[in-house]
Amino acid sequence: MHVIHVKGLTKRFGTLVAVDNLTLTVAKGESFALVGPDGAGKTTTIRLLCGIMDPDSGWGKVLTYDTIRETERIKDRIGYMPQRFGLYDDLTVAENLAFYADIYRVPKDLRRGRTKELLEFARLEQFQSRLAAKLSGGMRQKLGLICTLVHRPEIIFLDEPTFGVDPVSRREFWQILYQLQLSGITIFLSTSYMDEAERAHRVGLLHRGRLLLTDTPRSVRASFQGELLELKNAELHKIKKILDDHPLVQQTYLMGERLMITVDQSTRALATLQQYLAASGISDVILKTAEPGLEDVFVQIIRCREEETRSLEKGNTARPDKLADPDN
Ligand SMILES: Nc1ncnc2c1ncn2[C@@H]1O[C@H](COP(=O)(O)OP(=O)(O)OP(=O)(O)O)[C@@H](O)[C@H]1O
Repeated sequence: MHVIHVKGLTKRFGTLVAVDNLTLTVAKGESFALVGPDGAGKTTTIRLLCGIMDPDSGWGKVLTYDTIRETERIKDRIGYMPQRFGLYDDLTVAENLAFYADIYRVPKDLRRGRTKELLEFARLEQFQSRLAAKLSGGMRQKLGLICTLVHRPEIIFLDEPTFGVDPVSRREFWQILYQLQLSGITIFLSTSYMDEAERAHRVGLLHRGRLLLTDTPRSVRASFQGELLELKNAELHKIKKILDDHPLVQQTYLMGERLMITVDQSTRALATLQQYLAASGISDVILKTAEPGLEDVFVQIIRCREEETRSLEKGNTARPDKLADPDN
């Protein structure tokens, strides 16, 4: 059963197409991670799905309700945690939770029990009297999450929920999300962390408003074209330039402290490239094969898409030039 179903959803801001013809379904109980570079359209997509913003074209249904005409019904049954969740710094943890229970009209007789349960669930019970202003980043996110859960939503939309949070707190946040999943809640989140995307049932890659692929993390990783090498050395930029010209190298890109190199066949390339670099005066490299992760596939897909766009644009500009040329 699909609890999110959108077709051809498009949102423009002036001439910018923030979400471009988005078609997607998400099943009940699924966790779906939307990833993409800054400005790809993740926040806008979530806002469209929550019915906070209307699309220019296309349609969407969330829990069978129309995202344009039935937004009130949707809002009662979903939870939305925006990037900057509205916590009140001068209220305590428990008061923030009570405030959201009010907003969501949680029946008074249920509030006590639910507050206790949620505070326990997020392991925040011993901090319930602490002002929100005094919470760590990870605790703030957990409080934001339980405020989002106070009316027992069936789907939660989380916009970069662990952005800027330390890795340990991120892991703890995910333990909570796993428990929510077990209870049957559908989770739709945006993230720029690949380890987070790996934890979702399915991921979607958004680039310039377009959803370029959706699949399970495992299938995405398996779709990598070619084989991957990683290289470590202090002069990665210099080496990148040298390797970019080598016929065995399809693509190179920097990832943190490593240079990633896509080749057809890693065993052959390993020896050849090492020799090639040595002949160029670079010998102290650590070069080895690597398993492609989600980010490697996304880089490959986005590069490929950008090359297609560039060649299309070149094709388009070539025509007027030709027409303008009197010799042609
Ligand atoms: N209200 C708005 N008015 C004009 N442009 C907007 C508006 N909201 C978003 N945009 C633009 O739409 C594009 C998509 O923005 P969006 O915030 O959805 O991307 P994102 O993937 O969530 O990125 P980030 O993680 O950086 O927020 C961006 O180019 C952004 O500048």
